[in-house]
Amino acid sequence: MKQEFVRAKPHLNIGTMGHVDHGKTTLTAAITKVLSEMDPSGTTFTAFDRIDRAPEELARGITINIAHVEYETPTRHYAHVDMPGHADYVKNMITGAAQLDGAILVVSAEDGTMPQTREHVVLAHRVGVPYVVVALNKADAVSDPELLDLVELEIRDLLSQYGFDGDATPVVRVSGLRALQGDPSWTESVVRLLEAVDEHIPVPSRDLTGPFLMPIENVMTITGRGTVVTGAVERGVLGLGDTVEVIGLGSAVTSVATGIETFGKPMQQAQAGDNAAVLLRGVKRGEVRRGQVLALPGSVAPHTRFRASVYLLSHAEGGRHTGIASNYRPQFHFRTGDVVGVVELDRTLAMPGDTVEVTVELGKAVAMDTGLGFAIREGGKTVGAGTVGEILA
Ligand SMILES: Nc1nc2c(ncn2[C@@H]2O[C@H](COP(=O)(O)OP(=O)(O)OP(=O)(O)O)[C@@H](O)[C@H]2O)c(=O)[nH]1
Ligand SMILES: [Mg+2]
Repeated sequence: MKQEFVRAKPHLNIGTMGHVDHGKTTLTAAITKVLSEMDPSGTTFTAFDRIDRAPEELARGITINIAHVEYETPTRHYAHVDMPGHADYVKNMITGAAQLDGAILVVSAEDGTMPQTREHVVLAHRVGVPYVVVALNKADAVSDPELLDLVELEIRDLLSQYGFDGDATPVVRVSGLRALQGDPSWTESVVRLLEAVDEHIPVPSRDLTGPFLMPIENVMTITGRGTVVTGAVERGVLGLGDTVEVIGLGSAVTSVATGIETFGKPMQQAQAGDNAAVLLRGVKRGEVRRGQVLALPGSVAPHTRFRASVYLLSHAEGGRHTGIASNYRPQFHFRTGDVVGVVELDRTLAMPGDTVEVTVELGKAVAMDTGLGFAIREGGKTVGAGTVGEILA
């Protein structure tokens, strides 16, 4: 019998983001190591190669899928996603970032801010990551304190430029690598980083009273038991035995939640903010997929046509070089899924850097309400971010 999950501390969802190779995965491993040494009952050490764990990631040495780890500080329980830094995988970042209560922006002190640092800050702000704490990493490799000061200034400027409070954001000089090796002064730097996270990222208010909704991130089969979907609960509460509906991308299935777990521990109910795995009675593997949502029946409907306010990223932010016109057909990323769609403009041309009102027609229906955010991508690049306005069909 597995031990039940005990909800003893507030739970927050955070993650590392930042340019490729700046040390996100190393720092993630270091955080779990430092915390497991402080309190072995609260945190288990997750080694570097257990975070970058899918075979394709190890082979290529870059983080492709988003990996979750959990840890506890003295006051909080965290689920942490180690977000990919490789330019092609920003798509994963969008879906992961959409559910973050805050992020640790990892910047290498050796390199300073780089194109993906900027891209991630832009996206974090656009998809609604409310708070950022900066880990000025690889501080062990830079001996000149003035250089560190300079990089810190540069980061604060970047944050302020894209809607964060750059002056109030904690910037902590750390070395994930040295902390992982057990060097006491650098272990201490990771403790300070976590204190900054505990202090600067507030416990968000969760929507516990709204109808249950969880975007589906992954689908798994447990031999002999059935199909399990995983994701972060966006709103409401799901109890054991509750009836749920899987909605979007052209199909709808009704089922009952016969098992609920978080990080391998069974729970009686999952609530907004939790990372949950839900066992669905009588559902076959092929009937559900990433990009759909699990929801209280009748509480949200799939739609294909809507008005939206769209910001087109400037070229400097990683957006397009040229403008767009009506009949533009990019990919639309909602929560954990993406679908192709056609944009109709109210004017002839919209340029990178513009905010425009548009009508969107999706190729497949997506569960949505007014106010839902989305990203627009084409050719492997994020070119825009928007919010659903009036729903038309
Ligand atoms: N000197 C020094 N090197 C570090 C530090 N942290 C990470 N590194 C090295 O930097 C390289 C990249 O580290 P990763 O942790 O894989 O970086 P990442 O940001 O996860 O990379 P991607 O997932 O591919 O974007 C590795 O060779 C690490 O050993 C640090 O604090 N100091
Ligand atoms: Mg990594």
